[in-house]
Amino acid sequence: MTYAIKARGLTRVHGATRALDDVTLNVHENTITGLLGRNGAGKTTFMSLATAQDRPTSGTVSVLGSEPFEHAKVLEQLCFIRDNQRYPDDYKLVHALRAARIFYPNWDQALADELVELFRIPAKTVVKKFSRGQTSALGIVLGLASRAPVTFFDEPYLGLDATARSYFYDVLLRDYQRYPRTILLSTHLIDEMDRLLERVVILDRGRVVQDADVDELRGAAHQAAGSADAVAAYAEGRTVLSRHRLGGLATVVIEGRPDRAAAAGDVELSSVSLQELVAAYGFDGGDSPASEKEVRS
Ligand SMILES: Nc1ncnc2c1ncn2[C@@H]1O[C@H](COP(=O)(O)OP(=O)(O)OP(=O)(O)O)[C@@H](O)[C@H]1O
Repeated sequence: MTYAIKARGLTRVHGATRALDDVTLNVHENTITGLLGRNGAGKTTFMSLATAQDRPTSGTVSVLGSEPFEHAKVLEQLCFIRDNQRYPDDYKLVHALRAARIFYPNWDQALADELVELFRIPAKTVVKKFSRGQTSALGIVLGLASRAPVTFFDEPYLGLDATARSYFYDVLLRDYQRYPRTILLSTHLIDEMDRLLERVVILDRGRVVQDADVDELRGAAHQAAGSADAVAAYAEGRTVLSRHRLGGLATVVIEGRPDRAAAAGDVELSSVSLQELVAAYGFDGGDSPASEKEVRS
């Protein structure tokens, strides 16, 4: 397996916050990888460091075999679509497309034209005045038509309606199948996007807590639900990722495969979705109006 991105001990500190904390990670080449985790987990920070838009406090990151900082040959192979992308004040659609065509060696104008039509992106309005969804749609056009060998999408769907999001997923898959490349994508819409993902990296508080094939990950944890005492007995000695209690009933997400022989009483074991798994890894207790939660053990 070759890796498009290699991070070694990658750390970024802002004052008292360790945005990224000693991350060692390989992102597989020609694979769609989901970079998942709660708000503030470090996803944007990782992408910013890998695209040389930020510098690490310590550690290294190499992309396509070289450190990207001030390395033009590597930088032109990268496309980073982030949610707060700024454009010059007078830029209209045509200017954004022209700049992208000049910058990206693999730019596909026919794909860009198709997507502009599909997303109904206005030609006469300055980009600054675009709606949230139109700005996201423009980012998606640039990200896909760039055909950059390593493409980063940081929550690219903000403000997009359901139809446009589904167009995005379909075109991404279609174009990726024709032109395989490395795509690293951060999202909170995990249930909606999990069919796109081949690998998943889960960050929590700046650290990698999971890095696996999606299929492998689906079996990485399971849920046990039932009366609190019976669930507690089943959970005893196992690694509990999250725990929710409502009156006499409890639900826990437990690492590993279900152990049906050990599930006594009314304990029901079931699989967890990728979204539930990511939520469980980000679980840190506290009270919610609907349930009593206990601290991760
Ligand atoms: N320039 C900065 N100055 C101070 N703190 C920062 C800075 N950039 C990021 N952080 C902090 O670093 C942490 C990681 O932020 P980051 O944007 O990488 O998270 P994220 O996983 O992308 O979150 P989200 O899902 O909300 O977009 C957060 O606690 C954030 O507040």
